Amino acid sequence: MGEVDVRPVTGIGVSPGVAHGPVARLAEPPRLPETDVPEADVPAALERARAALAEVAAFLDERSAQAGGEAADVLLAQSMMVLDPALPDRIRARLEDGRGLAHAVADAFAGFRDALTATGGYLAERAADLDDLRDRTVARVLGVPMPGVPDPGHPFVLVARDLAPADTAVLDARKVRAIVTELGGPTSHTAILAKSLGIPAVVACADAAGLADGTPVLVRGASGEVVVDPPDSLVEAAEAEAAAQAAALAASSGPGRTADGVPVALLVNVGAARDLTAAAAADSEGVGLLRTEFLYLDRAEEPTVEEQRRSYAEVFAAFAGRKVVVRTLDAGADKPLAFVDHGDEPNPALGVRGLRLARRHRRMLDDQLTAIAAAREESTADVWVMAPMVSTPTEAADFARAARAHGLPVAGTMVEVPAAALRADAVLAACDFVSIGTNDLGQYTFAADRMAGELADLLDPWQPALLELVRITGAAGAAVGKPVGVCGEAASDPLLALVLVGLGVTSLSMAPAALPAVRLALAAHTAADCAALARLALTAPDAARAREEVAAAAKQM
Ligand SMILES: C=C(OP(=O)(O)O)C(=O)O
Ligand SMILES: [Mg+2]
Repeated sequence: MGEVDVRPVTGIGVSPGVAHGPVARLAEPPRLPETDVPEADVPAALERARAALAEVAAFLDERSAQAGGEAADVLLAQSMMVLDPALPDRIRARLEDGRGLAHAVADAFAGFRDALTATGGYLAERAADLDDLRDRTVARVLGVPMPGVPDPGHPFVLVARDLAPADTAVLDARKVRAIVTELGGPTSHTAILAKSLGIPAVVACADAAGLADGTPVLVRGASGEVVVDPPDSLVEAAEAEAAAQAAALAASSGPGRTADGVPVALLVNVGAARDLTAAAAADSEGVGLLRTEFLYLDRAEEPTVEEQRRSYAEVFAAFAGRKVVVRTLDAGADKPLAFVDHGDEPNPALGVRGLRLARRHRRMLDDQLTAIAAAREESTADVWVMAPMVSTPTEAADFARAARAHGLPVAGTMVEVPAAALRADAVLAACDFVSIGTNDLGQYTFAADRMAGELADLLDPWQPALLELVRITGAAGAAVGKPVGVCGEAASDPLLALVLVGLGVTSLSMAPAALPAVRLALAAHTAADCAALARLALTAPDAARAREEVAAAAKQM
């Protein structure tokens, strides 16, 4: 970088692109008064608390309406938590114990959090959201602004310790040029959201803590570099690079191909009915992962076969003539269903989830396959089905048999458990295709909870051990000529996509916004380039080195 001293700080790049601008930090949570004075008028204080809770709920509802997509559901769920009648009861009890209002609110949330944590599973994960809701409510009773995304009146680089769903849901890509967070991992919702908005983002950047408001920074979302006080020459070069990249992206279209014409199907992930229009409009070859959970979660009763049929028919109509890979229900454990008895699970991620739920509730799987088959009958979409959380060839065979018995001709399985990758040859002998879910495969390979921001380095999809499991699976697919897809977040990283193709992956499924960059990267590299990059990544000592070495080598190609 010439004579100028530019030492970037680094994190994990989770959304590609180059951007620069002054730092604006997420507004800090309010501080509780140091001395706690009892409220003279408890009923009046309780009324203020109720008003603050209502204000926070209204704020979340408004953001939910603006957000759309999965973010809208998260925000609505949060708004319901704030309106839980247990909260005012807890606040009243604290006020009557002699606490001041702000402390009473904070204590009440802490008690509520403990109660949720004790229930385990999905609700326990939601408990972390309560800290954000507590801060917003305390800010309102203290009469200070709610913590959250700043609006300095000009474009900025948003820097935060971490981002709550309420913050990320309404980020405006015209104002937020890039995102840098201290915490968060490659599969965190910050990463997924930044990618879907096309905002360059770096997570797990410990040095972000030292970035003060107004500091100019240049962010490289692909490599995870953040250059502090970048010299003009570097900014100009980055701007030229970004403009060239934008022009190239806008010009890229059509099916995925390597530079020497090897087809790599480019597909989209769809997780909610409301994402459908945008997903169908994207230049893709179809849906590589339809997450059907949206039909089952957050409802008191099981959807009927007819209701399911209508939903699937809507998706198939939007993708008429294209491929749609429907994943059967991936509930259980961290995503419990209100209408199913899940039993007591001390270790939810290792419990009865995904296809395992069919051991207890076989009829639910049969009903879902019936509905998918009925919707397929009336459509021109090329409908494939696949099962989540498959661990053995026997499970894969059982699922494929069930699918065929329902008149569904193409049945596959997800590879999300190391056991399925290690026996990919036998799994593939038992079904028609596999799709690698790198989010869960990373979690189970590294024994690291995918929600744990602190373990982000272990969950990095560039981890060579994870790539080794992809290699085994890819080789098994190549040996028998059956498709091997990737539908986890790894597929949306243009550089990693090259490595995956080099490991034998034949299709990549991702957020629609990520497609053009992946298409462009493929078009610039031959299959032999991809294989060489894959060898580099596999032999690197860790994820960071794998990424660095592949980036350097790809530039020379
Ligand atoms: C695609 C995957 O499934 P989900 O993220 O829905 O668990 C995965 O695990 O990589
Ligand atoms: Mg998964």
